[in-house]
Parts: sequence; C-alpha cells; structure tokens
Amino acid sequence: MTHSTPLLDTIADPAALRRLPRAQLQRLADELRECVLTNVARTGGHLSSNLGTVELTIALHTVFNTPEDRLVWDVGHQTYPHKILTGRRERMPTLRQLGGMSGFPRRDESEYDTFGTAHSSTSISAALGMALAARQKGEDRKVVAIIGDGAMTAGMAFEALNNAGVERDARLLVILNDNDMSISPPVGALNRYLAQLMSGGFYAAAKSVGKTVLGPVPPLFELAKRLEQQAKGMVVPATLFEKFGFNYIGPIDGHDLDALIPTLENIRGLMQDKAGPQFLHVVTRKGQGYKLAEADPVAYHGPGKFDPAVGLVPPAKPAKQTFTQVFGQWLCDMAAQDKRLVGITPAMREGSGLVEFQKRFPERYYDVGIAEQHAVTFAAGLACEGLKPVVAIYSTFLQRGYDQLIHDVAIQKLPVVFALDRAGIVGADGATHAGNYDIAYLRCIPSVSLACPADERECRQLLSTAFEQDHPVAVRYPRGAGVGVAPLAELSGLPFGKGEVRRSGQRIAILAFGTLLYPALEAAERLNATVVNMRWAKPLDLDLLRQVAASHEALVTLEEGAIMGGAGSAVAEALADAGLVLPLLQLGLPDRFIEHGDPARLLALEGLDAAGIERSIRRRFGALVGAAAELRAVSGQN
Ligand SMILES: Cc1ncc(C[n+]2csc(CCOP(=O)(O)OP(=O)(O)O)c2C)c(N)n1
Ligand SMILES: CC(=O)[C@@H](O)[C@H](O)COP(=O)(O)O
Ligand SMILES: [Mg+2]
Repeated sequence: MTHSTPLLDTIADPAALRRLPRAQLQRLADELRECVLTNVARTGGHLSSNLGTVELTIALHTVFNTPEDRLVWDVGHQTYPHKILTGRRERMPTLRQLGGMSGFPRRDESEYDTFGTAHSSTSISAALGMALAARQKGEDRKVVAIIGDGAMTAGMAFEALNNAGVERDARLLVILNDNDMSISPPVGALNRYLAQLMSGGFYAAAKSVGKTVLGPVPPLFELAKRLEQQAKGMVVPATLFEKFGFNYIGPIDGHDLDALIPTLENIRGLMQDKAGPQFLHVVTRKGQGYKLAEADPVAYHGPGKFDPAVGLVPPAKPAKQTFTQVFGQWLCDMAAQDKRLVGITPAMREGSGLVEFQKRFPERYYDVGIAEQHAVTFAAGLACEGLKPVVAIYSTFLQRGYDQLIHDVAIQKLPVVFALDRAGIVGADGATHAGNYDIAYLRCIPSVSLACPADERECRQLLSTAFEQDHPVAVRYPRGAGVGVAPLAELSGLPFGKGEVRRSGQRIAILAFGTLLYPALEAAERLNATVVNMRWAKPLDLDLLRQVAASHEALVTLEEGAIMGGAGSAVAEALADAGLVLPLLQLGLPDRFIEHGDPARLLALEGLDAAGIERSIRRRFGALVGAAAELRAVSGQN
C-alpha cells in the first residue's frame, strides 16, 4: 500500500525544503519516514539507522545552505532521507541494485553527496579537510560531519578530533548522532561516557530548555549548564569533546525539530563568527517511528525485503547454511575443545556469526568496537601470552588493520587466525565493501598463510588447519551460502598447504582457488579439462603444481579476487622460478572497482560463472580444447 506524501511530493531539493513553513516540517518528517520504510521494505537495505536520521536530515538541509555548505555522513548507511530530499526519491526502488542507486553517499551520484563513505569513522577527517580548504581559498563555507556513536569508537575519529580541535577558525561542526547502538549494542568506555552525559541531568535540562530556546541565545548547552549549576550549585565538568577544543553543545533530542533547528541556527552563527570547532551531541532512537525496528534495531539494521505490516518473518524453508554459520559453529566447537581459543570481532557480532559464541563463551568473546586496527594488535597481545585468538573480520575491514597485521602479527610470527568473511564480490554494498584484495594484500606478507576453501566442508576443515598452526593464517570465504557440501562433525583439518586434483582431463588444467572450483568443474566437463582444487593461495602446493604443469599444455588459474597480485600471479611466479614454461591464463577480478548489484550476476558479468570460464578458455586455448574434445570422443568419454 503506498501512503500518500503530498508535502514530500513538493520537495524536489533542499531549496524547496528551505521555503517550507517551519510548522509543516514535522508533517514532512512523518511522510519522509514513511517513504523510507516503504521503499526499504520493498528493496531491502539499511533501515533502522535511516529511520533515526529523518528529523536530523531535515534540520540540516533547512539550516545549512547545501550543497554549498557541506554535509559529510559517516558510514553513510543512514543517508536515505538525505538522498530522498536531494532529488533521488525516484531512484529509491533501484537501491543497491545493478546500475541503481548506491546505498552510501557517492560523489559521482549527487553534488549533495560531498564525500564517499561506507567504511566508518572517516567523516571528521574529510570534513576538516573541506573546512580548511575553504579557509585557504577564502570561501565562506560551513562543513558538518555527522557521525554515529558506533563510528565514534574508531581511532580515526579521535585522530581527526585531535587535529580539528586546534583549528580555531575552521568552520566545522561535528554532530554525534547518539542512538546508543552500533549494529549490535555498543561497547566500550566511550559508550559509558556518553550515557553519563545523558544521565547527568544535562539531557533533561537541555530537553526542557530546548523547548523554550528561540532566537539568538547562548548555545543550548550553556543554558543547560547554568540550569544544572543552579540546580546543584556545582561546576559542570568540561566534556571530553571540550577537552579536545570543541564547543560542546547538547545532548539534545535529535527527533525534536523545535530543538534541532534553533540549536543548529545558533551553531551556524558561531561557525560564521569562526568561534572555533563546534560539537553537537544529539540523541536519537535507531528505528524511530517503526515499532518493530525500535524494538529490535539489530534485526532491522540491514533487513532484506519484508512486509512492513508484518515485519521480518523467518524464511518458510530453512535457508542453506551460510559460510558465516559454518564459521560460527566451528568457533564454538573448537572453543569447547581448546580453552586457549578467544574470539574477537570489531563490532560485527551478527555479521561474522559470533552470537552463539558470545552466549556460550562470554569470557572468551571480545567485541572491541569499530576498531579493526586495535582488534588485530589486541589479538597479537593475546597470542603473546599463549592464547589462540581468532579474529572474525570482513575481508574489506581487515584493510583497516593491515599495518597491524604486518607489524604486530606477521613479523612476530604470532599464531593468530583471521576468519575473512565477505571475501570476493559482496553484492549490495558494492565497491567499498568488496573483499577482492585479500589474496593480493596477504600473499606478499612473509609468515602469513592464506587458505581458500571451496565449500562449507572445506571451510570448517581449513579453519581447523589454520588453528593448528604456530603462525598467522587467514581463511577466506564469501558472503552467503556455498554449493551445499555439508561440513563434517569432527574438527579434523586438511593437510597444510596441500591441494588436490578434482577432475582429470586432457591438455588443459584449471587451478581453482576457493569457491570458483564448482563453476570450474562445470566448465571442465565441456572442455574435458583437468581441475585442481588448490585450496591454498599461500603457500602454493608446488609439488602438485609441477606435476600438473608437466602433464598439461596450458594452465588456467581461477580466483574470486583481484588478478593483479592474486593467486594467478603466484602461480606465474612459481612456474617461472621452476623454469616451467607453458601458456597461463589468469581469470579473476579486473583492475577496476566492482559496483553494487546481485553477486551471482556480477560474477557472471566478470566471466566467472561456468559459461564465462568456458568462454575465456575456448577463446585463449581453443585449439587445445578442440583436440581435447576429439580425444574424449575417441576415448568414448562422452
Ligand atoms: C571500518 C568499518 N567497520 C565496520 C563497519 C560495519 N558497520 C556499518 S554500520 C556499523 C555501526 C555503526 O554504528 P553508528 O555509527 O552508531 O551508526 P548507527 O547504525 O547507529 O546509525 C558498523 C559496525 C563499517 N561500515 N566500517
Ligand atoms: C553499513 C555496513 O558497513 C554494514 O552494515 C554492512 O553493510 C554489513 O554487510 P553485510 O550485510 O554483508 O553483513
Ligand atoms: Mg549508533
């Protein structure tokens, strides 16, 4: 059922919004919230964070002269209201689909998307850059970073605060959107500190003052402080953010337009007067306005399609087991067997499959917040003391902890296991979340090994093999389900660094790394090619490679990862080192970013489905295939 949105229908851009009478803004907010809910229920996407930023988005585009004044949204998963108000409402039905609108801000999508985000905690750095560029160019521009309480836990955010705090004439505002949630409930001392700020009576005072604040009065927080002081005759301690040099204002109700707009107008005046960097603390509810999401903001953080009238329902028939679930089960089973195991997640408990592990082994479970750099070195510290840390981390997010991986884990040869979920093409999240680079970025690090399981069974087995090692080992597996090879119950591993021949054919051998083994087997049937399940990108199984190279006339490597620096490159180097010269075709992901869309479709578009693999091999080694097919006919292998 499509709800009518007569007011929202009149808002083609923020300029139209700024012409709207203030008294109509709350009705607009109701319509905008309905528009977000209706659209996300149809397409899937990020929901609860978007429901929480409706009023804040309206207030920002009302008070600031966007796009001249810049808004930089941290993570950017909460920008659907922003996109709808900036002329992209019609594109919402294409959200996160091939050729459709991105789920995150994109500079190439709109002038109102001033900075591409998706990995968290970059907004303050980027906003400071924009503010200081305006200063240097003598432009009268205000820049606003909007960062969530989860994103605020990343070190990068504090690096930026530290730098910004001394730039007294930067026209910069940092808005902390505090909904007391990350994807999971937030963790760490900052969350406790923010709760104190809420509980110290400031919030109550500010809420009451917010109702009466109109016109040019001192920043809201000053009034709240005075109320507090009057009430308690106490000196209100400076907040952490004031210690960093910011003028802290808040906390105020982030759903109350009567508090938001006057406060932002006051702050805009302070920014115009170059009164130093400003920090506004707003309090919102993740899932605001949709009861089911308010009650369960975790489940509604990134839901698939659903009926808003009913809410999320479990699938009629149990979905195929995902690699994430295989990992989560393995983690619990191995933890039960080995007391040294500790599980670490940088704020991705649900996504990485650690919910059950936390329930069963709470004292060995660590959610360190959105802090991948810390997660890796924290694991190194645990390993120094004889524990066996398992860092559950998306391939793309390990990029944040790359130096720590080299400097703190690999050089010291510490036995840390990296369970790399979302390896390869991820689909709806697109280029920012692609797990396309881990083979290339890990292969070059001495002492690190990388396993590429082909299916769910091998995933469990190779996780066990990794756990048995006395050096760092990563195991990479894709988002979602595999072909359905059920894991075995035992915890036994597979031989370290060894692959296997899965199909014997003629003249051409396909060396598959990971889950592309199965489309390779399909293609090989029609090519009568040999298929090798390499299993390890590092170390390569050199004996097997030599054996296959000596008995075939052409080799093909296949990986769901960047070709440049990938497993194919490793094979090429190994052949050269061994003085083995034979034609080699490397299939994988090209030197360009892979945009959002359906993962299977994206793989096919890159020629990495069975038909594409066959096509590429016929194109390069057609003569051999013809002969191979003839040989098969002669030997009656039809
Ligand atoms: C570097 C990085 N790590 C992890 C994530 C995954 N992630 C996306 S949103 C999110 C929680 C963000 O919490 P918050 O900033 O409070 O925003 P909210 O969802 O509450 O609006 C996380 C962990 C990410 N986008 N970037
Ligand atoms: C915005 C963000 O970074 C996360 O919410 C991410 O989108 C989760 O990805 P998955 O859906 O693959 O768990
Ligand atoms: Mg939050």
